[in-house]
Amino acid sequence: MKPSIILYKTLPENLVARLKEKVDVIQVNNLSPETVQANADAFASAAGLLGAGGKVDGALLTAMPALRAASTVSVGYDNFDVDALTQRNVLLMHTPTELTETVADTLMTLILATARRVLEVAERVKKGEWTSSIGPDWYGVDVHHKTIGIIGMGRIGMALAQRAHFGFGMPVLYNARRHHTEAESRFGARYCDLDTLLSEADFVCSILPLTDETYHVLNAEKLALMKPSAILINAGRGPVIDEPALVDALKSGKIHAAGLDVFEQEPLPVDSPLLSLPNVVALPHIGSATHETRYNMAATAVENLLNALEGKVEKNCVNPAVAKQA
Ligand SMILES: NC(=O)C1=CN([C@@H]2O[C@H](COP(=O)(O)OP(=O)(O)OC[C@H]3O[C@@H](n4cnc5c(N)ncnc54)[C@H](O)[C@@H]3O)[C@@H](O)[C@H]2O)C=CC1
Ligand SMILES: O=C(O)C(=O)CO
Repeated sequence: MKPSIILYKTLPENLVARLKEKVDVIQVNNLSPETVQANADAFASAAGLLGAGGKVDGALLTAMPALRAASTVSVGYDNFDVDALTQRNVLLMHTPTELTETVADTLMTLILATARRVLEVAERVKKGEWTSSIGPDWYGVDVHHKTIGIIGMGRIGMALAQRAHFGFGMPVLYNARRHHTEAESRFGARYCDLDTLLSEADFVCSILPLTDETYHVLNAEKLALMKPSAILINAGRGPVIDEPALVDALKSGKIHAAGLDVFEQEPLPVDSPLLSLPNVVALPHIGSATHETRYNMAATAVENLLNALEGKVEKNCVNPAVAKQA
């Protein structure tokens, strides 16, 4: 008998067919308690879990005693209780390589869109306000040769540094948990403590994972260190920034603008004060959202799950210690 899995994301047909070669697939819409309750037997007997975005915590794991592997269509895994998974010998697989370049493109998009006020001026053109030669009220600020500060010099941080350094001639500052010799040799990047980076960078770009340590790391006190001309970009995770403090910094001119792909609450509520600020570019968490990259992520997540269920976990595993115990 084939093992069964819970699939909580819509996948292209060919990838579902690939799964069905090896496992029985039970498709559900999400991982809400209502869904789990309505499909209690399927959840109880499933060996695998595949999807994106749902919360996988102790309560869900209790409802899934047969679970052996979970596979997320994402690189971030802050929605998983990794300790609880590891305690129960459940492997967690993710997609760390497919999306790196695409997310770096998104970060560059936010940098350019905020600096050049792309949304604001395009809106004015649509409203018919471009009736004569433009003046300073349409101007933005330069990106090229300005200093970029990257908080989180991992895979995506490196791809951003490459674009900033080679494409835009930008000096690169960075902060991470460790010095990154490759970033220093390839991009001349300079390691800084967080306070120095915040006070020197023209573009402060956060691409941090969400952890206990990074929660609200960019709070009012830290934002106050930024230059009034500086622009804050966040494509890591929303709760890394204290959002009310950011709104205050943007409203009071303590910082110039913000480009955001992620928020404390997603989808961003329509009444969020961020949406009423002209100096904010808000995107709906599209960091990796191109057809090509989302397909590649899904295909990798499928193979990750099938491999994990067969005990093959050479790569893409968040808690490889589980595999060693098996
Ligand atoms: N907006 C979007 O659609 C996407 C967002 N992401 C987010 O970006 C994050 C980073 O992705 P990768 O670059 O692939 O991860 P990575 O693991 O390669 O890099 C993470 C970097 O953050 C640093 N870091 C972690 N904790 C830190 C701390 N407390 N202080 C300073 N630095 C710290 C690490 O040292 C490392 O340099 C993901 O975890 C995810 O949350 C990733 C993909 C798409
Ligand atoms: O992969 C992630 O972590 C995302 O946020 C979406 O691609």
